[in-house]
Amino acid sequence: MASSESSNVRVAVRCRPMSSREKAQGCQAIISVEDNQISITDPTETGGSKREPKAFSYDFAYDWTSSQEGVHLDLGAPIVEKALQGYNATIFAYGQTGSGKTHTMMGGGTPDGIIPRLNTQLFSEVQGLTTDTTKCLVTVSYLEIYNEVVHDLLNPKKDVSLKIREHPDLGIYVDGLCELVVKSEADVLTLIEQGGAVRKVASTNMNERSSRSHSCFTIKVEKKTTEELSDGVTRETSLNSKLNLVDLAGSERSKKTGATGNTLKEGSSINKSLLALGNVITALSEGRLSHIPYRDSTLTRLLQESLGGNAQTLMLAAISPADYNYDETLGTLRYAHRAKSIQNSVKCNEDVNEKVIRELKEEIEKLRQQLLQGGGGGGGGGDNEEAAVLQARMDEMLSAQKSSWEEKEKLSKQLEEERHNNVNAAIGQVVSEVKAKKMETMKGIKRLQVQKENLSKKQKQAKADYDKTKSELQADMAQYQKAQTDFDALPPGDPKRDEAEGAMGALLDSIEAKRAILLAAKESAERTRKDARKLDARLTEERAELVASNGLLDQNERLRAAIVAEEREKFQSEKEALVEAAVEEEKRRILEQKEEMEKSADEIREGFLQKEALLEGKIKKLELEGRESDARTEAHMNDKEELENKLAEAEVALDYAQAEVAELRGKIAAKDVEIAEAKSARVGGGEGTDAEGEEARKDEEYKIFKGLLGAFDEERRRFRARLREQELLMQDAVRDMLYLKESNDELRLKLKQAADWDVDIL
Ligand SMILES: Nc1ncnc2c1ncn2[C@@H]1O[C@H](COP(=O)(O)OP(=O)(O)OP(=O)(O)O)[C@@H](O)[C@H]1O
Repeated sequence: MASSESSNVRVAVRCRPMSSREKAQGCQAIISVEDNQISITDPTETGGSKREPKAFSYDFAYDWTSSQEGVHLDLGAPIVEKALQGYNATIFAYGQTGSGKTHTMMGGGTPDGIIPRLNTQLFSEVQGLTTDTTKCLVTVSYLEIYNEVVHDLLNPKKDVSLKIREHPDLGIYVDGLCELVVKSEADVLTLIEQGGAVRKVASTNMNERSSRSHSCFTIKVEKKTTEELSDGVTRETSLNSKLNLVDLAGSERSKKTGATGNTLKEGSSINKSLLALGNVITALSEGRLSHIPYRDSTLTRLLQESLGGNAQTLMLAAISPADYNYDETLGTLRYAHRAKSIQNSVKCNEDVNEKVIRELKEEIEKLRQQLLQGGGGGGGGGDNEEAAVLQARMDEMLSAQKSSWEEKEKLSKQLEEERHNNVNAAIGQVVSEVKAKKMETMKGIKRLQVQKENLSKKQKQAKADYDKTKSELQADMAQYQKAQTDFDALPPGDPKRDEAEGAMGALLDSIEAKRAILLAAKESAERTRKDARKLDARLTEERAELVASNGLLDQNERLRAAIVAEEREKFQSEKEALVEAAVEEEKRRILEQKEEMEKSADEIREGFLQKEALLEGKIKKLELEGRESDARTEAHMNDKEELENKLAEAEVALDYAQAEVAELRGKIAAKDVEIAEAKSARVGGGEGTDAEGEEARKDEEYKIFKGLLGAFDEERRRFRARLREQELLMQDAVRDMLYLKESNDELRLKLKQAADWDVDIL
């Protein structure tokens, strides 16, 4: 857990060179700078002697010889280092209008001010830091507070004012302010230029490009470092920092600035917020811990964290060296001196999510170690589950974190078009306002020129009258001198003396009258000269105004053209990229198709040849098989025929055998009868011997017949068996024949198909 440390607001005072206007007015320098001390002398004299100078010491003090680079190295450079270590920082420039705040913060081109230099340094360091394991995301935002209302300078929407809010984790933030992801120093410079063009500027007598609003340019840096721990655990450290670079509108006195109308209203709003800032500074410098009046103005609300909160803060006080600005400069020096005692409480910022992720990972690592050591308090399974839950939570958070980076980049890209349109419209608005003002200035110049011409005519006429009166006076004086000489020549008591005296008196009266006329003419000429000088001064101012308006118009038109060109270029390059990608894709596809076609053509050719060879072989084989099958069918047919013959023969033989058996049976039956007769004759008494002989012979015959019958029976059985055998053979032969016939038909079909190349018979 990062602990906070207290850090005082540091204060730098910079005195600019005497301006040409101040020089022209004959202003005297009342500032001297030595080491870190600034002395100011009161130019009003009391009793003939000047007052003692008042001295103030600061953290840094610069006189008019200081360089932009030197100021940046002291004030801007350390802040970049701190930002990359995760510390917030704020620089706010305070001072009378025209004292050099914008010059120090932004610069007038080359050399540049703190913000562009800080930007260069930041990107060079970010580039040096970026590795496979360390990545940085830089975003910028730019706002202004104009008449107490917050406007987005990077996405200026008409009549939209943004609200300042407070969040327990995010702190003070501006709701809806666009944050753009920037990849390079050039990106930032473009945005600064665009925002600067939108910023409200109006001419006052004190400063031709006086800033009428407070502006805050914020750079956020997120640095993520991934570290592989043992056992495949990854630790991710994320450092976040916010750099607020605030250019306050100048404090002013309406009498001095000559502000009227809107400009006067702006001035009072500027002064009100600066007064509120002063009150906050006073409260904090007195060590108050509560009831700090941050809510008294939008400015103090925005700077809340920078004054007494978590930020290293630097106040840059800008002053003029001229005696004419004594009161304002003394006020700024006192204000700045008070700010020195404000204490902030700064800490290194770790992203809340990231911190949890890191803690989760460490917890998982701890659990793993416990499990490895067979520990886990007997609840090993429980720890495993817990580890899995933690791992899931961690993955979820990691992906949320990743998507938030991606989301930022995506959002920033999506905003571009809308933003460009709004910036263009806002610059267009500024351009038309400046054009209207330019017209007024030109009319004013015309009026002044007419006045000047009238004045010079009047001067010429007055001169002619003067010269005439003067020569009349001279003539009167010469006449008087002559009258005096004539009078002196008259002897005392001469009656002509009275007449001459009267003439001389009349001449004296005329001389006196002419003298008075000449004196009045001289005074009037002096007044006219003064008027002419004033007219000249106003003409110079108006002409300078015209030059400034032209410059502003040129700059804004250039900027608008740049935005349009950038859009066109972006569109063009997007289009080109698309066309290029499409062409590449088409080429790749055609190449793939060609290769595929070549491959398949080869394959087809190869397959065709293989098939051809195989088919030929198959046809030959089939033809052979067909022929063999035919031969086998033929043989079977022969066999069948032979068998049929044999069957017929066997049947005939059987019939014959049956007939013989029947005949023998008849003979046997007849013999039986004869034997029975013979037996009965022998039993009836006849001669025994003859009868016995007969019986024996018949017995003998009977036996023969019986034997013959047996032999016939045997033969009949054999015939039957053969018949049966032949029948079975016949059946087999018929089956074989049918099969052969079928396979013959099949072979013929296949042969036909093979010959027609129709079917892949492989
Ligand atoms: N250190 C410096 N060296 C040279 N010129 C300077 C310096 N500081 C300021 N100037 C010039 O003085 C003029 C007024 O400066 P600048 O616009 O910075 O004043 P400001 O304090 O920002 O005014 P405002 O509050 O009205 O915006 C500009 O022309 C600027 O170039």
